[in-house]
Amino acid sequence: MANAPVNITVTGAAGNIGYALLFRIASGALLGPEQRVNLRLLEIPQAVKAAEGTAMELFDSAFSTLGSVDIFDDPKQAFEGANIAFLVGSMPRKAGMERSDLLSANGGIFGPQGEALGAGAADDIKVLVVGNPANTNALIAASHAGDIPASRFTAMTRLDHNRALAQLAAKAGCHVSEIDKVTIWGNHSTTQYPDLTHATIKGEPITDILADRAWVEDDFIPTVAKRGAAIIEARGASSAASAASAAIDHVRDWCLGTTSAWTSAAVMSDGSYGVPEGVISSFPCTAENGEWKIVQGLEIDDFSRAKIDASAAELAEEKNAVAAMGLI
Ligand SMILES: NC(=O)C1=CN([C@@H]2O[C@H](COP(=O)(O)OP(=O)(O)OC[C@H]3O[C@@H](n4cnc5c(N)ncnc54)[C@H](O)[C@@H]3O)[C@@H](O)[C@H]2O)C=CC1
Ligand SMILES: O=C([O-])CC(=O)C(=O)O
Repeated sequence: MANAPVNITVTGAAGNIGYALLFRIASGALLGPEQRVNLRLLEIPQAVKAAEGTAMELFDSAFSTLGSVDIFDDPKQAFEGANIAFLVGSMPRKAGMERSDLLSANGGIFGPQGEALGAGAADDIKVLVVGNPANTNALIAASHAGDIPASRFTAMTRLDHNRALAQLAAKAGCHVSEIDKVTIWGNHSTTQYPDLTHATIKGEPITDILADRAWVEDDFIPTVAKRGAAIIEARGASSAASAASAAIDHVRDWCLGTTSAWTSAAVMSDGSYGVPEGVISSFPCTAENGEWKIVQGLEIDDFSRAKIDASAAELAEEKNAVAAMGLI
């Protein structure tokens, strides 16, 4: 293996997503079969023993791409030298809760972690926030991270994107790999806007499917936006393996480049498409040379405009709420 090992910190390492994510990273699914990775696991003190159990299993898997595994209960140590950070550790919601109910419960975690990243992470650090409410937690972390550019803090809407691909493939009777140009706009919450306006299947527009407004508006959009709650209802716990898989997709594309016309990622808004600057919102994005870029110039119809505006307004409200709590 020619390249130096990449240091990857995963918070919430003993949790459900952590358990699915760590083995995918260690097996080479993130950065390929030629890149060795060193894992740095962060947990709260009470869960360190469980993280040690996971580390034993990682060791027993004898992955050719795994260098070392270290476990920490101190964010400063865990993020020291990190090239990539998956911020997963936080409380998941239970049945009947909205993700916004987690704002105060989890918001307090991300300021100190942002600070620790700022103090010790490597210059090329890339951060994906998975813990909910992911967009605003990413904003909190970014606002405490000192010199790290805000563009390095992203939140995960790739699971919503993948859910949208799966729903459209089922409707159209095609394979997910044949679909392109689907977008998740806004917040990783029920206000998100899964947008099929520009979608293609095998390169062709999906005119007939878009004409079925009842399916698009009353079935597709709410199914994707409320899928998290449906999983909680069915599993008795929030999505874990699909969330880990989406986290791999997001960071792999960020590091190695997108391979489709675009994907969805929540990045710092620069005001594109009328989303207020300074919130972390999902956009159609490409990644090249380790940088996300928002796809520009898409036509936005009135229906899409209203949906994008509603989710952007929720992000602005969340930003105001955490500002009032002194978290940013
Ligand atoms: N953005 C997305 O698409 C998705 C986000 N999520 C969110 O991911 C988060 C994690 O979910 P699960 O793994 O299922 O939860 P979990 O409860 O199984 O695991 C969370 C882990 O985080 C640890 N933790 C708590 N505070 C911590 C801290 N300050 N530092 C380090 N570790 C800490 C806990 O000890 C626990 O082991 C939740 O907030 C959930 O809502 C879940 C699915 C999708
Ligand atoms: O819904 C939840 O609380 C977990 C989550 O974010 C998802 O599955 O999209």
